[in-house]
Amino acid sequence: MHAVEVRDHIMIAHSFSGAVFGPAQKLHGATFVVDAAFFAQSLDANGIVIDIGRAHEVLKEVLEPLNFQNLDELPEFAGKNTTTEFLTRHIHDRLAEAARADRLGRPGNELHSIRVSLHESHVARAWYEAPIA
Ligand SMILES: Nc1nc2c(c(=O)[nH]1)N=C([C@H](O)[C@H](O)COP(=O)(O)OP(=O)(O)OP(=O)(O)O)CN2
Repeated sequence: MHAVEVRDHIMIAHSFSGAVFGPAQKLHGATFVVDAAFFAQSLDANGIVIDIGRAHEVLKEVLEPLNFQNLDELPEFAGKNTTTEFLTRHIHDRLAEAARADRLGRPGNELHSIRVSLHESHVARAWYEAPIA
């Protein structure tokens, strides 16, 4: 399997519901390093998985509505804990939409899957990986 991975980051604030979270039940900030990996079984005629420049652009576009936001205040996340795991799925699904819309320099149906990893600190990360179809 071939893969291309691009990286960006977001700065957000949020709080969590649930005793399991301890101090993180209070409003706190986080800077997430976001890695998006795009997988294909084979390279195209140009010798690429996807175009790296377009992947960077699409990732930035997907992250823009989250960046510098208090996620507690966004209506689409009302009643949700915007955990690292939750955000990986949120970002994945929007990248998959872009892939299906052929926005990555290659038809989406030639791609296999996307993995989104969020590094919430230097000691912890989470990821979500699923087929694009
Ligand atoms: N599975 C997850 N666990 C936690 C997440 C998460 O996104 N997914 N997030 C947090 C906090 O937002 C923060 O990143 C860490 O807070 P902290 O209080 O330091 O949490 P710890 O579990 O490391 O330590 P405690 O013993 O709960 O204080 C927390 N967990």
